[in-house]
Amino acid sequence: MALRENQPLSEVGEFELVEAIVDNFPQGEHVLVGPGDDAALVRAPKGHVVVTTDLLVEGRHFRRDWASARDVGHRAAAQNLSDVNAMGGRTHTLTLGLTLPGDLELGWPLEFARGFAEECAKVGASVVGGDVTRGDAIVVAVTAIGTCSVAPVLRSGATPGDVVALCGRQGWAAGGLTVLKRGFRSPRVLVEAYRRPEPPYDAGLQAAEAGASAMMDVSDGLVADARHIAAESRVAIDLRTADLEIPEPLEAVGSALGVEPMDFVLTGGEDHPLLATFPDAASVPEGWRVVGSVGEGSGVTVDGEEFAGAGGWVHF
Ligand SMILES: Nc1ncnc2c1ncn2[C@@H]1O[C@H](COP(=O)(O)OP(=O)(O)OP(=O)(O)O)[C@@H](O)[C@H]1O
Ligand SMILES: Cc1ncc(C[n+]2csc(CCOP(=O)(O)O)c2C)c(N)n1
Ligand SMILES: [Mg+2]
Repeated sequence: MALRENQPLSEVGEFELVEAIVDNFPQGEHVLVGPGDDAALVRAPKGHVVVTTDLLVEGRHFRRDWASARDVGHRAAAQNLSDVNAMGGRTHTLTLGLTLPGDLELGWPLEFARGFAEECAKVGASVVGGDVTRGDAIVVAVTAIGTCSVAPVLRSGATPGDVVALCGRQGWAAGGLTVLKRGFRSPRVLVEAYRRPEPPYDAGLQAAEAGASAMMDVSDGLVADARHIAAESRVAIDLRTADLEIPEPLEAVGSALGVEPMDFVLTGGEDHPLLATFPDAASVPEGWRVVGSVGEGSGVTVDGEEFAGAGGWVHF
């Protein structure tokens, strides 16, 4: 029987659901056995294997009235592709776990799969397997596997004298989320940035090749995540607000809602720009901007001052 997108999953059947989802996932040349067996079989590439996993929970990471299923698919892939990018690697393979309520219409997982596939296609990665189960809320569990063709860049390699640089949008998603929380839908560009982050997928390898000493993606907040590099590298990091650009739509939202726009930039997460340290300004590649410096000591300061608060998102 033909499936309809408005059919509740409880009437679709598990294997029909899996087949309909998997139909969206083309398999790359490196995949020897894709979805359908007990496990996938992927040709082992040369270099290091990079592995990362991330969860998205309905109500916590997304709301169905704030983002389409396709948007959530893009985000679920992007946040995993970004973690591999942040090591200087590139994702070749992903697995996708979905917990779905029985009364959810088939259209949701299918639109999700389309968005997920579109994001994976940006780096040429294949979705080789996954799992579906029934549960009260939507939970998405993604694992990404990639390769580092050069030495991977860890959080622990920053040394005093390095410069701190950023590549990609920062603060936009937080601006979009704030707008949605207040019941608005514009500025559209910020809401879209929250719905579909655009991590700089080519910048991880670019930074690694340029000699980045430490790197991570900013998922929780700029200050919060800079603290991870500072702690792992046993150094102090100072961020300079004069070098952190505030895009025009963030200025507009700041004044409309009475929020200091620099707060979005300093504490916003989910844009997934790359934050890295380089031995000197001359080695910072094109497309990156220097936003701070590494010194002796510990912790993160902003314009030389202690930053009060979490500096970003914490779950517990
Ligand atoms: N349940 C867990 N079991 C094993 N390791 C974990 C677990 N949860 C987190 N970790 C590890 O702790 C480190 C920090 O995890 P975290 O999820 O904060 O990563 P992140 O890249 O900073 O953020 P994001 O979740 O946005 O990717 C990672 O190396 C991760 O693998
Ligand atoms: C509906 C809704 N409410 C709040 C937020 C904000 N938020 C949730 S998790 C997170 C940090 C990254 O999490 P993780 O470390 O789990 O990847 C942020 C900034 C959202 N995205 N959606
Ligand atoms: Mg990360």
